[in-house]
Amino acid sequence: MGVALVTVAACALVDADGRVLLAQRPEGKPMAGLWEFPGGKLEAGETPEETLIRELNEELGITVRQACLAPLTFASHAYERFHLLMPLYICRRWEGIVQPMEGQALKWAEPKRLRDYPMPPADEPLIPMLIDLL
Ligand SMILES: Nc1nc2c([nH]c(=O)n2[C@H]2C[C@H](O)[C@@H](COP(=O)(O)OP(=O)(O)OP(=O)(O)O)O2)c(=O)[nH]1
Repeated sequence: MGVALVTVAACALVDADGRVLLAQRPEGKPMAGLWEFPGGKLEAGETPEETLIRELNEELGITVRQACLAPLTFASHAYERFHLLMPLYICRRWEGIVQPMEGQALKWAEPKRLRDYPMPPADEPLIPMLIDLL
């Protein structure tokens, strides 16, 4: 019994002005239009850090070193079809320019403005933590 546990690694990229990068989920996917932290599902055999390094390169065109990924907090949320366990890392240093490699909308959001962006329900408890930290 029980539901599948899905592990998703996500990252709060923080720029020099303390703003956080959000990416809009594209049309056609579950929760389309909501704003999320870049990242994605772990593939077989991957560590969360490996997943993030891969996803940040695929989605944003940047190169992130493992040493620049610091664990911040996590989300644990019961969606109807699965239980999401999502470690959230913070990263302030990367190589390259952030670009929407998959055509997704991107926004650098001031922490105090994070609530203006509708996010998946799993993310909501993370917002106060980011506001406190940044
Ligand atoms: N990347 C990311 N995913 C999140 C966040 N919050 C949240 O609930 N999720 C969920 C949405 C998805 O169910 C899952 C991430 O999966 P994904 O983006 O790799 O895959 P997907 O559902 O878009 O589509 P697919 O690859 O299964 O086709 O985690 C977040 O802040 N960032």
